Amino acid sequence: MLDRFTAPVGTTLDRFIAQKQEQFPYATGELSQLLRDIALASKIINREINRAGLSGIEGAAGQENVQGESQQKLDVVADVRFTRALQKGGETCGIVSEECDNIIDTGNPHAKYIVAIDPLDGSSNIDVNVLVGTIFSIYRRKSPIGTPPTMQDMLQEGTEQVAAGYVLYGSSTMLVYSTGYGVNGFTYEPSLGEYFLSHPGMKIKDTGNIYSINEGGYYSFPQGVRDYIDYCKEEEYSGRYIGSLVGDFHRNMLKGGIYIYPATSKYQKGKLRLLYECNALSFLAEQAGGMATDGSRRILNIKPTELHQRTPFFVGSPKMVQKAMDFLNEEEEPFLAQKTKKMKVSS
Ligand SMILES: O=P(O)(O)OC[C@H]1O[C@](O)(COP(=O)(O)O)[C@@H](O)[C@@H]1O
Ligand SMILES: [Mg+2]
Ligand SMILES: [Mg+2]
Repeated sequence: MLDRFTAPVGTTLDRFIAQKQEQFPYATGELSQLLRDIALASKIINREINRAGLSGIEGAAGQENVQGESQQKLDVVADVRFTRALQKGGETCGIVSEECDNIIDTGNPHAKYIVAIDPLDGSSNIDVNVLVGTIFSIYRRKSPIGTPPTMQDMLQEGTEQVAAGYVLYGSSTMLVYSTGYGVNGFTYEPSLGEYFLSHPGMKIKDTGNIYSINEGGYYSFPQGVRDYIDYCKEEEYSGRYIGSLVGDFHRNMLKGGIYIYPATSKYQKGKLRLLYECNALSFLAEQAGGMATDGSRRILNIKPTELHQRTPFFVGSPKMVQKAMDFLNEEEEPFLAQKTKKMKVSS
């Protein structure tokens, strides 16, 4: 582990990025600048979100995205702001965004990075003043410098990420990211327009007692998932579900816990998108000592085949994810049936 540098709480994001870069003698500063571009765009989005109720950018945009979901105005605003910041920043040659069907060619053919982004996560919570987020992954391009971005550049395994992170627009606004050397969280101070290091070296607990899943779909979940939920209830774990992936993930990072979005009758391959939701959070989870699977495979080893492909998602404290997978891969009869039988035998 190369990390000889631990920045004190209160270090500005800019300074942190610069000091980290100094650790890599061959670094040329493009990744640093790209991270700054994302931070800048997030400050603008933060302002838009805070005043959404006044500026008329609440509500639906009146069109659908490639996934057939009705886009919220803020989905579109966030998409435009991030795309523009990455285009102007000059370090990104191609973008895959939740809100855009195809690869966005930024017109920076000499740039060496690719960004996959969920500009606004938790869209169903925008108009009800519940926290939302942004999720991003950064890759080095595979195609030659000087040429347009290709599908090969976009469809890389999560293990190829050079950095990933999320922004949380909640009671405070935070930027949490990793470049593969641990996870650090920064809190935004709007009056100074700066992010300050507030959560250095984030680590997720080995286990916890929070499970996070939309139980409304219980009867359409695979039996193993139902069994795991029944087990969590048996153990009197707390159910917590914000409905914004970034929020549920962040809470579990700090307190321990598991977030699950399984295959359901409506989303037979799961709801969440591999390239710009699950890969980024899996990278962070693993960097923090956690685990992330699709129920059987490590998310980061899934070879993507489509820009907007979905996957079941199990992420969080390693012991809890492992337990959920044990239930999922168990052939035996349902957990509750076993339990009832045991109770009958003992009575
Ligand atoms: O309403 P559901 O089916 O529980 O889905 C909620 C999940 O869908 C999402 O809203 C999907 O993300 P987007 O809002 O970016 O489309 C996640 O943030 C959240 O965890
Ligand atoms: Mg999302
Ligand atoms: Mg989104």
